[in-house]
Amino acid sequence: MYSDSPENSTARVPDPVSFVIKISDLHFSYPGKRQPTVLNIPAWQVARGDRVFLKGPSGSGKSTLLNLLAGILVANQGRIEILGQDIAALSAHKRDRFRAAHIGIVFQQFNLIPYLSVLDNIRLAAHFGKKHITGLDLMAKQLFEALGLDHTLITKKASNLSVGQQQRVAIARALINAPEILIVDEPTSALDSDIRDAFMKILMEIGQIQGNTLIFVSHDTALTPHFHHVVNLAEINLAGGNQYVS
Ligand SMILES: Nc1ncnc2c1ncn2[C@@H]1O[C@H](COP(=O)(O)OP(=O)(O)OP(=O)(O)O)[C@@H](O)[C@H]1O
Repeated sequence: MYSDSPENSTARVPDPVSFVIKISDLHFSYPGKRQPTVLNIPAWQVARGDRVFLKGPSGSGKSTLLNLLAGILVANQGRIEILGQDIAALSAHKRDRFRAAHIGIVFQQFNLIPYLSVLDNIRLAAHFGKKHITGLDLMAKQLFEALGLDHTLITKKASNLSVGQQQRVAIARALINAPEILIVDEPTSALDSDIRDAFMKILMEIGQIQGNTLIFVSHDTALTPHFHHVVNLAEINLAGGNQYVS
């Protein structure tokens, strides 16, 4: 992953043998006649441990790319290797298992199960991740503490939490399996600036401890100092329709 911003002095030199994401000749369009090509990425790699800030205009395909990396969408053409695994070569079921075991995802809309308690939301992620984490509840509590969440929230229904609290629970859920790759889509859009800064600090600290690779999509360029690389999707994507400058 070489698209560094020149001002970013913390950019890491990638070790070619340790790419955790490798894309070649990727083409994607949504199903249906006359759908435009959203992504045409000849090549892109991300090295282990990198923190990548992915930006681009609204509609440029950032969320689509995240969904492809997570194996939620499958490319029409080309190859996406995640941790050496060709993601499209897996059956849908195995892809789900692979995602649960190796990739933590925090989407804009959090996707917590509203009628389950916070703890059960987190337990469910651990169950699907098949990591058999001993002391799971204790680890959930530790993550809660690290994320600045009051431990009394853990027994509440997810739907009874504020947006900012749900955001942090979604991060705790994504981190419970200590995933090698953490994919985060616009997590700070609903947070005020104080909470946003605390949230970013915590995300980076936990990432350091867990040693994960972070792909983080945001329109908020004030956050870029937290990252090793800033990638404008337009620099790697040759398809460029349907974009709106926000
Ligand atoms: N399910 C879908 N079916 C058809 N087209 C879609 C679908 N989801 C997204 N698109 C289209 O694909 C393009 C890329 O959308 P995407 O959501 O990936 O962009 P984005 O860069 O994440 O935008 P934003 O910054 O607004 O979240 C857009 O033109 C969008 O309209």
